[in-house]
Amino acid sequence: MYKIKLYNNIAQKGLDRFNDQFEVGTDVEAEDAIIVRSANLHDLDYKDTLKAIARAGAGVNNIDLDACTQRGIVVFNTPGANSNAVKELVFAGLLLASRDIYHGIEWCKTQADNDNLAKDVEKQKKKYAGNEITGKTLGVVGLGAIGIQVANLALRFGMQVEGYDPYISVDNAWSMSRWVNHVKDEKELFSTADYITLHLPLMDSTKNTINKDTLALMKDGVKILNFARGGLANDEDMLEALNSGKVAVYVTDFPSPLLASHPNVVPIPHLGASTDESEENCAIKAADEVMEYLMNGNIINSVNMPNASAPFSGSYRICVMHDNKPKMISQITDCLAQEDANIENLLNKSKKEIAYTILDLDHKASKESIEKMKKISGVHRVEVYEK
Ligand SMILES: NC(=O)c1ccc[n+]([C@@H]2O[C@H](COP(=O)([O-])OP(=O)(O)OC[C@H]3O[C@@H](n4cnc5c(N)ncnc54)[C@H](O)[C@@H]3O)[C@@H](O)[C@H]2O)c1
Ligand SMILES: O=C(O)CC[C@@H](O)C(=O)O
Repeated sequence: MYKIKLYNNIAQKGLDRFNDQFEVGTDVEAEDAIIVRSANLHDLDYKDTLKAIARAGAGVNNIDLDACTQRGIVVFNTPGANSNAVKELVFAGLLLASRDIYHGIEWCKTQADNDNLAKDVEKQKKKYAGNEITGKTLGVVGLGAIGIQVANLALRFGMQVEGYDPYISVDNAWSMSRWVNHVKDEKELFSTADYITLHLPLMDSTKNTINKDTLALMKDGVKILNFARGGLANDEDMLEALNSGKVAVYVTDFPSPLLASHPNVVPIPHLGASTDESEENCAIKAADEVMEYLMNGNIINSVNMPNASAPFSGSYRICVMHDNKPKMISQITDCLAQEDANIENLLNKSKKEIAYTILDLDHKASKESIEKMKKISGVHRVEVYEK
C-alpha cells in the first residue's frame, strides 16, 4: 500500500485517480509522497519513507528544493494546469487598474439607505472614471505558461505588448504571437510600459524585481499587476512609489499588511488559481505524476530532478538516482554482471548535478546486486519495480 499525505485541500477529481493500492489523507503517516498547494513545507519533517512531493500548482517557492534533492526526493509541479485561471484574473486586474471600479463599488455599498441613489450615482461617477486599455502598452515579465497567454490575449484587446524572458522555452516561444515585441533588456520594458504584469517565479535571483531602482525607470503613473508572488516586489519601495504617484495602481494577489489598505492598492486574497477547473486540473496532474513515479519510477514534470520516462518493457525495473559524473552507468551495470538477466532497455537522463537511470530487465535481479548498487559512491537512491 502506497501512502499519500495531503497538505491543503486537493480537488476530489484528483484524489479519485488513486486506486485501492493507495491510502490518501491528511493524517497518513510514514508517507511515500506528499501533495501540497501553497502550504509552507520549508520546515518539513522529512520521513525516511518520503520519495516525492507534488505541488498541485506552478510556484514551488514553498518547498526547499535543495533539501529535497539532497535526500533524493523528487519534487513535481503541474505546469500550465492553472494558467487559464490566472490569465482570466489578470484581465480582471487590468480592468480594475484602469477604471476605478473598486472604489465605485465600495461607494455604492454604503448607499443602501439613500433614496436618491439613482440621481447621486450620476453626480458621483466622475470620481471613478478611468482610461481604456486599448492602445496602451503592456509589459509582461516572464513568458511562461501564464505570461504567454496574457501577452497573446492583450493583443486581442488592442494593446501593444512587450515581453521579457531571458530563459523562454522553445515551446513557449512557438506559442507566442509574433506581434509581441520580445525585448532583450528588462529596463526597456520598464521604461516604456503603461502596465506591467509579473509572471516569473520567486527565487533568490528574482526577489524584489520591483524595487526603488526599477521603479525609477518606469513611467509616472504606471500600473503594476502582481499575480506571481509577493516577494517579487519590495513593499517599502512600492509604498513610496504609490504615495508619490509614481505607481498609480498596484493590483496584487499577495496582499501584505503594509499595503493592503492603501487606497491605490487592489488587494486580492490569492485567487489566481482558485477556480474549480484549475483546482481539478492541478490535482489530477499532481496525482498522475505521483502514481507514475511510485508505481513505475517515471519522472514527469519534476523541478529538481531530470525528467525520465519510458514504457515499462521487461518485467523488472531498477531506477537509480545518482550523481551526474563519469563511470556511474558502468558501475551500476557491473552490479548486474553476475545475473542471468538481460537489460532490455536503459534510459539515462541528467539535470545539473543529478542523474537518473532506468534499467528494464527480463528477469529479477538478486537482493545482493541491488544492495551492491546502493553502496556505489554517488548513488542516492535505488528503487525496484515488478510487473
Ligand atoms: N496567483 C496565483 O494563484 C498563481 C497561479 C499560478 C502561478 N503563479 C505564479 O506565477 C509564476 C509563473 O507561473 P507560470 O505557470 O507561468 O510558470 P512558468 O514556469 O510556465 O513560467 C515562468 C517563466 O518565467 C521565466 N523567468 C524565470 N526567471 C525570469 C526572470 N528573471 N525574468 C523574466 N522571466 C523569468 C521562465 O523562463 C518561465 O518562462 C509561478 O512561478 C507562480 O509563482 C501564481
Ligand atoms: O494552489 C493555489 O491556490 C495557488 C497556486 C499558485 O499560487 C501557483 O503557484 O500555482
